[in-house]
Amino acid sequence: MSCCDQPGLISVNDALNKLLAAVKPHADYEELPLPQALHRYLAQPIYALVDNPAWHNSAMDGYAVRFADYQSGQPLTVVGTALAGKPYTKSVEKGQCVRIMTGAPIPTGADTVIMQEQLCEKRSDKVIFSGEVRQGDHVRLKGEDIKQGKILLPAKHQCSAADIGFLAAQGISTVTVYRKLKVGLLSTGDELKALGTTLHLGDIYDSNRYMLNALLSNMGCDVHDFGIIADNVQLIKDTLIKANNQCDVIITSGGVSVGEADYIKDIISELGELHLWKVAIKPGKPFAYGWLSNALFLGLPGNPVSALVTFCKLALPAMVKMTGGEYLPPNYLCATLTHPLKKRQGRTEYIRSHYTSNNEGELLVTPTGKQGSAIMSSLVGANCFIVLDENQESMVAGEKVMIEVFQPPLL
Ligand SMILES: Nc1nc2c(c(=O)[nH]1)N[C@H]1C(S)=C(S)[C@@H](COP(=O)(O)OP(=O)(O)OC[C@H]3O[C@@H](n4cnc5c(N)ncnc54)[C@H](O)[C@@H]3O)O[C@H]1N2
Ligand code: MOO
Repeated sequence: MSCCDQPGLISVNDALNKLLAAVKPHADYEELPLPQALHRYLAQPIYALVDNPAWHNSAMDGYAVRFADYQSGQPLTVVGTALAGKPYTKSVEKGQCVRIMTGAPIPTGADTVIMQEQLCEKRSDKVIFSGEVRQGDHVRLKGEDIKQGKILLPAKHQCSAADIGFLAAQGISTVTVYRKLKVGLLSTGDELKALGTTLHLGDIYDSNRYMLNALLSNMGCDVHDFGIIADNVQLIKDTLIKANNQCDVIITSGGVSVGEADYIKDIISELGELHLWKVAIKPGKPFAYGWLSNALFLGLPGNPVSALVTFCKLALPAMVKMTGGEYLPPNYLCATLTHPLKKRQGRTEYIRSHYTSNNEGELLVTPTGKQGSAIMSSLVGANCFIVLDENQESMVAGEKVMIEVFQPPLL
């Protein structure tokens, strides 16, 4: 059985493919100082300007020697010192060696570094070494990390902290990146109140907007927060029109199901086009997407975990593509279930869970608590989702399941 038992539902994969096919990267770039490039997507490939390292240098504190001299077994004369930033500029001649520190350029003539721990005898300026030494030991060769002209990072790559260090090592001080995606965010619902206000009977705090804002910031988006909008058709329309003028994407939460105050789908159909509604995903079934004249519209369900899961599984991949990135499907791991799981066929389920490995390296996974779509406490302590597809049913402890480990910029 599949989605057909739940009429109108489309599978998570089909929904994702439909969304990914519908969006394309925007074409606006900007040049940024390197330190500001964190999490941004590169608009062009970046090539190595220089060899790294730029010269042969020492990987250890010790002595730079001519290997043949070491092999002769004769004491060597220490003729100078080479430090990182203060090279020994003369040549090392037969019978000589140079005291050298980690990072210092290897002086001409020397081809091997012997660690100072292998110094066996030192009399005045004469040294003898012991232990095994091979030619080229502890020499970091020019260009062994990167050769000039080689590609460092491809276009569409998202800059990590390590990438920033990698580029800085090349002396690259600016990079061209896609501009940030402008994302309009709003919550709909008469019951929603902002933080800092008092709740009355029936009210709840608008937790989704804070959570989604944090997720979008993590992704490197430029968030335009339109706040809480009451369940009022005209107010929702006015806000969506404003957001459409300012943003590339509009994300709402709430009001996409079938209740009497669930106006979002009709409003999108009236102002633009509704392309998809209802996905075979749990939690998150009433997810909707469509277009206004300028912006992609992503309607997340109001239940907080439904909003989170549909954001991660559907909204985020589309936005990564729009920002110039390449969405990479998750890496699934196989783990052994420690507790039984109840499931009905029909929807792919994402079950908040915690995985560890036992002494044999086997992965064990345990749901972190109740799985209702309004239950936020089971997100705390979760480090993965167990993913059960549409066709799977209840499972017993000991069965193998697929898990998807949480990864930045998601969770
Ligand atoms: N008869 C049916 N009822 C429901 C169905 C259905 O198929 N038939 N689907 C259920 C499912 S599944 C979900 S998920 C929810 C989604 O409903 P909506 O997207 O219309 O969301 P609301 O009704 O506005 O709110 C649902 C729930 O979430 C709370 N909420 C809303 N916004 C926020 C927010 N910003 N922060 C925190 N919590 C929020 C809201 O108070 C409700 O409790 O519909 C089911 N119903
Ligand atoms: O799809 Mo809903 O999120 O099951 O509660």
